[in-house]
Amino acid sequence: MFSSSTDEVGDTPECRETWGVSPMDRSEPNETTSYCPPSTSSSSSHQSLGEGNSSSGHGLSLPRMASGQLHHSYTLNRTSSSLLATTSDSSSLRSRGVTPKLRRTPGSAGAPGTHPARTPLTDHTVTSCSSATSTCGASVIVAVVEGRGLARGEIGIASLNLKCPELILSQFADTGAYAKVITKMHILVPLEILMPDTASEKGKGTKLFNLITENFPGVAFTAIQRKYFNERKGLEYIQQLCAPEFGTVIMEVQTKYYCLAAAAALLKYLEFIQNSVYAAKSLKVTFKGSEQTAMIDSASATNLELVVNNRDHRSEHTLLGVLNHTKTPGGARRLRSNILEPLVDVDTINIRLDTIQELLQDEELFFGLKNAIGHFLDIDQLLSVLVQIPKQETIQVAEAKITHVIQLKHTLDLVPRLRLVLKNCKTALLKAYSTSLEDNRFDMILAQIKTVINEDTTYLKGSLNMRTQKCYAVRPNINEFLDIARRAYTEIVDDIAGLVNQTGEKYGLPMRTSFSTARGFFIQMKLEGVVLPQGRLPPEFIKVTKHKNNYGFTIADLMKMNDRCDEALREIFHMSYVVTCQLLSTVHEHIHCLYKLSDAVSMLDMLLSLANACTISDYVRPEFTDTLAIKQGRHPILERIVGQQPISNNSYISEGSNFVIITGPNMSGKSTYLKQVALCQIMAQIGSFVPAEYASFRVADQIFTRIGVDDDFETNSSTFMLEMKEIAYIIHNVSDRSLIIIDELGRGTSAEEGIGICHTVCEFLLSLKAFTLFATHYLELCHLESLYPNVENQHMEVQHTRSRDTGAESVVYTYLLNRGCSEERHYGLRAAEMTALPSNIIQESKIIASKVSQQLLAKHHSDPETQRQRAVYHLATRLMQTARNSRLDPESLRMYLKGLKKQYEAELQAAGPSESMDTEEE
Ligand SMILES: Nc1ncnc2c1ncn2[C@@H]1O[C@H](COP(=O)(O)OP(=O)(O)OP(=O)(O)O)[C@@H](O)[C@H]1O
Repeated sequence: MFSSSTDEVGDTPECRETWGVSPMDRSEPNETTSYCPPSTSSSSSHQSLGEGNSSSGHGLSLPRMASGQLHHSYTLNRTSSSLLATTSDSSSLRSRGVTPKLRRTPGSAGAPGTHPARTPLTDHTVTSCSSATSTCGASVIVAVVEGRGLARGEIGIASLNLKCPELILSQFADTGAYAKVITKMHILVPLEILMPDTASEKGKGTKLFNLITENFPGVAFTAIQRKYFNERKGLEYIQQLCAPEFGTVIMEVQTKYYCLAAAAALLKYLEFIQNSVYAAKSLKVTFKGSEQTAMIDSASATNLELVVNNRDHRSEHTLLGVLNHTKTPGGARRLRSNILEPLVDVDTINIRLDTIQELLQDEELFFGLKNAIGHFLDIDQLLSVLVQIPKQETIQVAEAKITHVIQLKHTLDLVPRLRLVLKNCKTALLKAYSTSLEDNRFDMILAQIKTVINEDTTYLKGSLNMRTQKCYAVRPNINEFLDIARRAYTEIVDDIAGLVNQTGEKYGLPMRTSFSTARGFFIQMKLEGVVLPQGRLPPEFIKVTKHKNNYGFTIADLMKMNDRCDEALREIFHMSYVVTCQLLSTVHEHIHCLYKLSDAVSMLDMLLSLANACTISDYVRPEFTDTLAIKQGRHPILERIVGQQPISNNSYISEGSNFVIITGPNMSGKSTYLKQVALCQIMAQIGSFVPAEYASFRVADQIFTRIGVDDDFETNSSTFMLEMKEIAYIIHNVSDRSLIIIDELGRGTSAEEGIGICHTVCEFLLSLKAFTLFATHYLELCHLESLYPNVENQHMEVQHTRSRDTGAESVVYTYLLNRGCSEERHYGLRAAEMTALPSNIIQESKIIASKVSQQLLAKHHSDPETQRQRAVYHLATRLMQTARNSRLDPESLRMYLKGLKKQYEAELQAAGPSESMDTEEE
């Protein structure tokens, strides 16, 4: 990008063929897509500051770096938007109810004369980030393409965050491909979605197109001509743009045609809307299949309030809100994406847990790191601008470039401090980051920066501060004209201060000089104790504003001085830009070490944040076994909401007892408990400690939830359809290592149908090895325990108290989970008693209901043979589990086995005549 060397992407004819004038481009007569070697660069689109700003009088020419940039450029001097599909497609999109609200794509240069870069700002994109909005913001453009004919169902996705130069590729081809694509896209929070025009041909969309439009109703779709989804071009792009550090990805993706095709369309579109190109060898390119992370579908993420609170989108009562104590935007983004896509590799999780443990044990390290991390800016965003080459050079571009150099220096200045903090760390991950920071490129770039940038130039908050930093960033004696311009600027600023003083003296008023980006220098005056001449402001004071007790205004002379100030600044920025461009051209080839830094800072920030959460509440380090066992687990968000520890509960799910039915009256805490288990599982899989006294988890490859929505706005039938869709999704996608949470299935239909559906779904799920927690009001389902040995009934206990005075009964919720089916009967009728329903109707209902339940209960007791088989099954599964996981010493193991024997005998006793235990004991 910044180099003038020609060997990276040469201007050889071969290179022109592969990179510049590809068949794709040639076939487009109305586009002037062309490769522009330095000598032939278009003067209209690449006008130098010197040329364009002849009024400066210095006649400075375009810095070498700018022409060097063009070396690697893939320049689009577009006059038309032929990249986009014809209007018929967009109208077909609109006819589907997609009403785009337009806004400028963040990060787009938007220079005059270019195609206006517009992407939609949608309700979805605004709200779905909520607590994470400040950190994640919708700035991701996603391209999606599906195979045709036999390859239908093979789907490639390419996405790029405008604030982070990482191209992420994914490809799905298995049965759950559609669901995975939707989930992946929800996680990305797209600002805009690109699809081939053929996906929505003649107003009749493909299955994928329809799914996407349904799931992202507010996000803008852009139909791109299918020919731009070109896998060969995609591979070329990646070979050209991928930074060498991430080069192995090319091996990974070279036969993944659909994600390559999506990448081609995406990168081309980005060039088009941003009016800039990515520099050669500058992008981080990664392939993310669905294997490395656990899948949490978007409905489940919503149900569990992972990143967005369902009642108030701005509320921090989410898992992200509980765990987010990050100091940098990169750290917050990383935490968010980890929560939505937890890890599945136990070693990686344990490495993170080791780090958190070290942070918790070593206070000096914890606070040292927290301090060091807190000063970092958004490194991804910085990288993003450093690797982009603007196609037009304006004064704004020049000013921004100087800011970027200052930010780069500020960032690199922080590296030694970070190294120092990590010097004596002990755990593997911290050591690895410590080593990665030893990379001498950090020092090399900083040393080069310091040859032209003042030692004490740094990033500061406040527009005037930053303006001053930019103005004096370049060392003196590097450019004679720059020094002269700066002297002129200083004089004008001094004159402004003098003018304000004089004016104050003239009117006898206490005036001071202020500055804002919009107004430049202006005068401020407090009204307190001030006597105005003739009781009003003198007419000389113009553009008066009043805020609380403060007047802001200016005078004609000050406005003129502001203009002179701006003129001087323009020259300063222009000349500083030339110097900074030269500087960047010398450091650009090393700039990719910032990817390492970004990775280190965001990960350290996230782990610090997770450690921080442990200091606020009592969390414990989880273990990973083949059993889910939580002792005194708590709901992490409820804990935050109520500000005290909620009632804790134990959980136990193993292969031999993998289906738990939970009953209990309304408001007894069933949903809370279910969510608590899922949230703890997710926390453990991102490498966080969990709110419990002890916790062991089996790694889940997928987490599904089906949780009843409040039906205040849904009709019964739509509630039912939603339930059925969600349950169908689970049934189609479940695996033996999934965790499933189902709360109140079958509410949206009649009781018989509801019970029927629940029964069948339960039988299907309990035939798998997945762990399922199933909460229901249908007590009839409890008899599944007597039919299947791996089913266990549990219930939320409630107590009844009767008032001595009135005799009225009231219910006390204990929120405690106990073995067995809920004894509570007819709590619906109790609720009805509170209403105006006549008492004779209630009495009659009670009699009928109790008859029905007696009949049902009679059927629940299984025959002795089944009970015996059940006892044997339980013993066998516990013995197997012990053999696999036990870390007990021989004596404790003997005691444990004795306990198992007793339990087995008791179960047999309950079943009927006892059997000999000799065989088991041996
Ligand atoms: N473990 C707990 N500790 C303290 N409070 C709790 C606990 N569990 C639940 N609660 C409180 O009880 C309320 C009701 O809980 P929840 O919604 O989980 O009940 P439910 O049995 O699922 O009810 P329904 O069957 O009507 O959906 C929660 O909003 C919460 O305030």
